[in-house]
Amino acid sequence: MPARVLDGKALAETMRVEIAQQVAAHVALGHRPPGLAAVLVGNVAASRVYVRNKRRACDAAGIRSWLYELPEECSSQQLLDLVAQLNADAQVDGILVQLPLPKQIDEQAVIEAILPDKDVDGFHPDNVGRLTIGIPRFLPCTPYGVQQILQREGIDTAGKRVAILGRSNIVGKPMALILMQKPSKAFPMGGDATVTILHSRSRDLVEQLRQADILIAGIGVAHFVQPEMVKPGAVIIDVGINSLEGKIVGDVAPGVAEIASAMTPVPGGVGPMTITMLLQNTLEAARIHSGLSPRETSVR
Ligand SMILES: Nc1nc(=O)c2c([nH]1)NC[C@@H]1CN(c3ccc(C(=O)N[C@@H](CCC(=O)O)C(=O)O)cc3)C=[N+]21
Repeated sequence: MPARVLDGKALAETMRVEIAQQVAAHVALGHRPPGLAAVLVGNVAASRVYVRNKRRACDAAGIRSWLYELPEECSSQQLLDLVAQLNADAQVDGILVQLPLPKQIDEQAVIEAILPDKDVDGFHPDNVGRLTIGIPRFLPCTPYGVQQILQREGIDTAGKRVAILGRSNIVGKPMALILMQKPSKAFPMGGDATVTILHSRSRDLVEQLRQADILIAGIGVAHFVQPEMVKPGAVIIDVGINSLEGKIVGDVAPGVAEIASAMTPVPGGVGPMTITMLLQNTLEAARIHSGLSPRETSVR
């Protein structure tokens, strides 16, 4: 029997309706609408498409959005000046600087220039540190989206063996932190799982993968995960977005669906959830800025 399809696109649409309702309730309390500033540097076609999709999703949820564009050859200082302007703008709750940035720009310096309470990607070291010690402000959107897929599809992670393929700062590492966390009031998304991170230098990679009850792949290698690497009945989450022979494919080969019990498709799986969680974080930022959120414990 082929795996159940974990339809991230459908879930993303359901959640966007919920977020739109929460935004409307926020505005009905007399607050200004949440606002997201998107910054696009240069002319990468894929980045333009992603940013356009994010702004469309904002519109549909009642979140204001603004697009700031800088040329490919702009300086670090120009981008830092723009970030400072957006930090100071009281209409802007969230700032999203679309990555990757051109090579002359110090990406880490830009991430660190964003005020942590506007860092809706959750990439600022302050937010990474908070996540690490179990008092998160914003969860990074992609792993947050995966956590929501698991929770809302009724896939219990407590005590389970989770293998994460890939150790990136935006997928693998925060995913591990969320799923290993003991749930608490400050961190209800904690997964109570036993987590193993695997990467290009891991020994016994296939043996480790075959032990996993839940396998999350985020390495960016088309069809890396093959059926013989998967435990029968495992749940497979495919975070990869690769192009292969003109098609968008994930990190997981199609044949894995014959072995797994449930699997996210690509496209239509994790990607749409990433955008939805950006909306959720922007609403959370607006709540913080209106003094409504218990998640904000620091003063400014
Ligand atoms: N600061 C920053 N934050 C990001 O969140 C960020 C970023 N930079 N840089 C690029 C990556 C990539 N990313 C995607 C979001 C949604 C889809 C998505 O919705 N994909 C659809 C469609 C795929 C397609 O047809 O192109 C799907 O998987 O079904 C994909 C990729 C966010 N990123």
